[in-house]
Amino acid sequence: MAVNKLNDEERKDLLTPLLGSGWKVVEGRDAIYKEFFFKNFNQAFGVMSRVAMQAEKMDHHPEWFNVYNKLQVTLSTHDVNGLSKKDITLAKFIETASANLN
Ligand SMILES: C[C@H](O)[C@H](O)[C@H]1CNC2=NC(N)=NC(=O)C2=N1
Repeated sequence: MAVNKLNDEERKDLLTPLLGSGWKVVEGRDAIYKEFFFKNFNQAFGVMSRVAMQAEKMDHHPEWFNVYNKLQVTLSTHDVNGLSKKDITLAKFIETASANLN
């Protein structure tokens, strides 16, 4: 599958909803970022495990940093030096994987 940098219309349609759920466009770089807090390490690492398997399936890997219950994620597509639909797909997956935890 050919990967392309998101165009203006795609940014409006696909990126805007993510910005509404806490993702930020990184300053000085065409990438998105979000910080998650979970109940504890077990919950954080559970989410990371599910995201890792999805990332491997997509051949699209997050830049991330975890300490205990905190997870900081940056998504960008290195092959296009910016955001692509793969980042949108992975961001949505992370949203779902981190929702409704108890
Ligand atoms: C060779 C391999 O398929 C590529 O390097 C893949 C791997 N994972 C990747 N992950 C991300 N985030 N961006 C990429 O461009 C990318 N490319």
